[in-house]
Amino acid sequence: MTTYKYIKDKTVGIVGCPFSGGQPKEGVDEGPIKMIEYGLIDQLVEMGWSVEFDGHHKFTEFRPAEDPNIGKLKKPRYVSRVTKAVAESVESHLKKGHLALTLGGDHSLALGTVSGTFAAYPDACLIWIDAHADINTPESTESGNLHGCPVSFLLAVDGLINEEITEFSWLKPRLRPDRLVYIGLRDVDPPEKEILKKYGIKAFSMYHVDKYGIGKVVEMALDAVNPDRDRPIHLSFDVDGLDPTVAPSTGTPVRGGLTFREGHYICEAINETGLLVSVDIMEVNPTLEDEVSVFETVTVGCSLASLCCETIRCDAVKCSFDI
Ligand SMILES: NC(=[NH2+])NCCC[C@H](N)C(=O)O
Repeated sequence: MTTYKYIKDKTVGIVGCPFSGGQPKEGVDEGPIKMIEYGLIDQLVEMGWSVEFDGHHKFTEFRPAEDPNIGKLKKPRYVSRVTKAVAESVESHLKKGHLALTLGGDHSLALGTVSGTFAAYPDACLIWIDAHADINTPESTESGNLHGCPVSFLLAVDGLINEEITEFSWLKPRLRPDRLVYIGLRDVDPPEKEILKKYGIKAFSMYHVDKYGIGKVVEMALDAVNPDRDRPIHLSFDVDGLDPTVAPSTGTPVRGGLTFREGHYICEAINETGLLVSVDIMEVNPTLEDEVSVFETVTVGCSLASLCCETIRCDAVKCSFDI
């Protein structure tokens, strides 16, 4: 049983974010709806958690009548307004001592979730599980999709939040490069590689997962951002970090990803630290594939979220030794 340092009364606050505005494929807004329909709340309750969930956010009210590109960035006003509301929800759960569990939706939502976490816990660190680095700047992005950019805004790469992008002036870039670590990368754009290098950001690609094994990689990732194991942890998990054979129904799949167990191990191991305060499960898009693939992707999203809340494997092993 994990002892939680920052969570009171084992309560999880679910922030349901049906949002697809950070990328062009519709359907990712149905991810959180399907994860709840599939029974995620019951899974958490069975594990002894109290769940606070007031229904999904209704983001359509934030959609501006007109939202022309700013430079290359697509739907900047919509993304900004939505993520601001998400930041407030996450912060308010954290201030009540809840574990904040955000269900996406596309990964631009991390502009909100990470902002909310750092507003409540300025000392936090961020573990980002993804095939992509999502650290493009408004200049470097080729797609203009904001789900490929959140990390550069959160870090204020090259002094990003400037006069030109006043739309995002609510966002306080509190993340520091030495508090961010990636696991699972395998599709990083050339300018993103430059940014990672320039800021000395620690990244464990699939090469490192193969070389060292997932157990060692998680330990090294924690050593990098949380050496004394005392900082609150935000885990932002894009299901495309998993191999497409495991999570096929996602907008930007990339072959050669984390296995089912590697993905779940990350959640278990981070849970075991007792330091987890905020979790994102992102980019589940239940409209892109056949029924079986959709089922696999939605259920894997639910089980990742559940294992962030309990290290079941560890108890089972202990139990078998006890017998
Ligand atoms: N969250 C994601 N799925 N991001 C994919 C980003 C792909 C590409 N690097 C881009 O900036 O458009």
